[in-house]
Amino acid sequence: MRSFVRIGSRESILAVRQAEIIRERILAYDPEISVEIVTMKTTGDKIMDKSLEKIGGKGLFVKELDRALLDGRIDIAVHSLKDVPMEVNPDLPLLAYSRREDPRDVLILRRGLEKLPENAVVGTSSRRRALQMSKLFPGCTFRGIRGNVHTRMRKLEEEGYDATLLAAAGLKRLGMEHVIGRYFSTEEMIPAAGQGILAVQGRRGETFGWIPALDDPAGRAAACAERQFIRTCGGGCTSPSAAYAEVSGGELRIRGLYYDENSGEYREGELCADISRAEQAGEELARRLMEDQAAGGKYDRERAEM
Ligand SMILES: NCc1[nH]cc(CCC(=O)O)c1CC(=O)O
Repeated sequence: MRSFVRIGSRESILAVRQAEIIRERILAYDPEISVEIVTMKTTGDKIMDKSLEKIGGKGLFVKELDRALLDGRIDIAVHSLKDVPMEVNPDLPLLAYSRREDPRDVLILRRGLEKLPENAVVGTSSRRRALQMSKLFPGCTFRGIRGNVHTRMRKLEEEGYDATLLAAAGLKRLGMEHVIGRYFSTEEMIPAAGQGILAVQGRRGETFGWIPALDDPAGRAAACAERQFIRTCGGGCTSPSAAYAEVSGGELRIRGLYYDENSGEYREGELCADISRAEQAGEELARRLMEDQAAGGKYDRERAEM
């Protein structure tokens, strides 16, 4: 019997491209499988004039897809892992984690600029990016910006920003590397947990023959470590806390940034562990940073936050 898979995706160009990447991998495993992509508008895509923080956080991008999975309208959902809330509904587990695309954040300059001016106005709604950017370029100010990659590129030209920050992964998937003005190393700017990894979500108790072929052990270990770091830090999906794990051979090195909402202090550190202990490594690093009052710096919230 010919098998049939319906992939649910948000309808943004990047989301559809990501669903196509997963479709290509399923077809590489078995070209006989029939794969359909079903797109839907999520609450996060519909409400564009408010900050995500005000309307309920990043989870808004996945809720409609959760419902479609539960109703049986789709068989799997494909997400950017960094948009998936840290607590996942146990009825809708993450079945596979992709190999990681470039995890770095990048700077995109307004047309005509060769480098970031002194006192630049930077468009970002991410407190993680604003905090780390203001360490590198102390003169910057930040203004919220929302919308998909193309909308942001337009707003950058029309709405008085000098630059914006995006994930290299999304731009590369869209073939838009040419807009990148500067890459931040993962040391300079710790990426969001899961940045660059695609997650395949399914229904509990159901799996597919091709799932193991899509699941990347290094991507999975990094995802587990980074997400456990963030869970342990607390602070929710708008917290600047960040973690990035690199896997080589059987070893994992996780680097994290912990931000203390009460004091406005941040602390960075790293540790190494065997990949079989990925989750413990994330948790251990978070606990150390939360306890180690000495290791940090202070973030000037008044000036640097939107
Ligand atoms: N929050 C939107 C979002 N979710 C995932 C990506 C990039 C792709 C990825 O991380 O895999 C982006 C855009 C961006 O931050 O530039």
